[in-house]
Parts: sequence; structure tokens; C-alpha cells
Amino acid sequence: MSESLYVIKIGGNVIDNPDACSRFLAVFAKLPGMKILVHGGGKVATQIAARLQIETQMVDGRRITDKPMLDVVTMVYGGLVNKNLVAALQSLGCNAIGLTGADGGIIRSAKRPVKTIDYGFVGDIEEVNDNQIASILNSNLIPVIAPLTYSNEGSLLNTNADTMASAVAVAMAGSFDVKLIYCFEKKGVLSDPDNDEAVISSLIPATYAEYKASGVINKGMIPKLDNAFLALEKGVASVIICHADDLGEAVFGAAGTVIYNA
Ligand SMILES: Nc1ncnc2c1ncn2[C@@H]1O[C@H](COP(=O)(O)OP(=O)(O)O)[C@@H](O)[C@H]1O
Ligand SMILES: CC(=O)N[C@@H](CCC(=O)OP(=O)(O)O)C(=O)O
Repeated sequence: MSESLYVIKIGGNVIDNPDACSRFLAVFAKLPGMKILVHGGGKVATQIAARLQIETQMVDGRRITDKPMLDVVTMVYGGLVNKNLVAALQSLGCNAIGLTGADGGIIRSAKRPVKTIDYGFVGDIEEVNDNQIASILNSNLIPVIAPLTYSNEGSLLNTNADTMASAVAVAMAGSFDVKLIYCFEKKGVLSDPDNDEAVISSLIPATYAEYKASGVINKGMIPKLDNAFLALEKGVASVIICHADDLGEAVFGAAGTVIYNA
């Protein structure tokens, strides 16, 4: 049997809340075995951009990334957020190494072609260097990956963090038993958006389609679930969506929403 590997994604609302982020990192640091942290930070990028008088525009949950915004997300994701997470993990005895997709050539993408919308410097992932990531893991380092990729043309590109986590999980599934866990600020996928306790314990594609059609599942949850189902289809062993505070229980399937393919 292959070795187990956790790929854990932490979203921007948790990163923006220092107490919630510290609680999450304390549990992450204690998880036994091999693990990778993929982080977002969209909320922080929007706040810093506003301070620089750069307006944020989102379409279908994706940030329109012109050159000034690319500079902001490079500084925020690759610098501020990534390095603070690494420093916090070091203080918890966790030998983390902060990486963008460009570092070690781990995640290459192509600039999204302009169709009806020009997303600017946004990258669609083309290749994940699973051998390079495995060699980092085998050096007893814990990769902390920022949502930035690189292109053959030598540019950094902004890439959605949920998609990064799914792509990394899929690439690693060739040689590891990968458990993908999306941690955010709600207790899981909810059947009633106004009731934070209404957690759907397990979700299959048919039920997802119904909830989506009725509008119960909307906004950022749609790309997150699309990425979750895609990961399962492509060989990831399990996918869970849970509250960042519940990571410790979620690894045992005792919290959050478990995603199934059928
Ligand atoms: N049915 C649902 N259950 C839970 N969250 C939902 C649901 N439908 C929409 N959402 C929204 O999806 C958001 C999570 O997506 P997103 O903002 O992309 O997360 P992240 O912070 O992980 O990047 C939640 O904050 C919530 O507002
Ligand atoms: C292209 C694109 O939209 N990239 C995202 C990357 C950050 C992210 O995904 O952060 P969260 O997980 O906190 O939402 C963005 O800039 O918002």
C-alpha cells in the first residue's frame, strides 16, 4: 500500500483571522505523516490592493489580474501570507518550506486565453512536478504552497488556491494515498446557507446538481466542489470539506462534508 499524504487547503477568510489561523496551524503541525499545505489569501489581497487604491474585480470567483494586481498578489501570496505561515509553523516545530509554483518548477501553467473575458495574468495549470514535490517531502520538509504558478514565458500567474490544491493532490496520487481536505470558515457544505449547523455529511454528484440548481450551493462553493469531484475522478483517495477548527476530527471522517463520486 502506498504511503499516506495529506494535501490540506486553507482559505482566505481563516488566514485573515489571526486567532482562527493559529488554531488551525496548531492542529496542522501535529498531523502525523507527510503533509502539504496549500493556502489562499484572496481576502488579504483585496484589502492590500484597496490600500494601494487598486480596485478588485472578480468574475465567477476568479480575480481579474492586470499587471498592478499581479504585483499585489505576488507580494501578498508569495510574501506576506506564505512567509507568515512558514514562520508560524516553524515556531510549532514543523519544518515548513514556503514555495510558489515557480520555486523548484513545481507548478507550471498557461495564461488563460481571452474569450469573452480577459482575466489577465491568471494561469490554468498544465503540469505539476510530482517528483520534485516528493523529493521535498522525502527531505522531511513540509511544503507550504502559495497560489502562484509560472509560465513558459517567464511570468508568474495568479491561480485559484482550490484548483492548486486539487491539481497537487491529483499529481501526488500517482505515488501516494492522498487525502485532500479543504478547510474554510464554515462547518462543511450546508443544506441551508442561513444555518451554520446544517452540514451535509456526504455529497454525491447527483445531490450536488440538485443543490446547485436550487441555489443552495452557490458562489465560491461551486468551484470548490468541482475541484473536489475532479480530484476523486483522477485518483485522489478521499476529499473532505470542513471548518478549519475541525481538521483534527475531519481526518477521521468525523467532521465536515465527505465528497463521494457515486
Ligand atoms: N451551501 C453552501 N455551504 C457552505 N458554503 C457555501 C454554500 N454555498 C455557498 N457558499 C459560500 O462558499 C464560500 C466558500 O468558498 P470560498 O470563499 O471560495 O472559500 P475559501 O475561503 O476557502 O476560498 C463560503 O464562504 C460560503 O459563503
Ligand atoms: C485567479 C484567482 O482568482 N486566484 C485567487 C488566488 C487566491 C485564492 O484562491 O484565495 P482563497 O482560497 O482565499 O479564495 C485570487 O486571487 O483570489
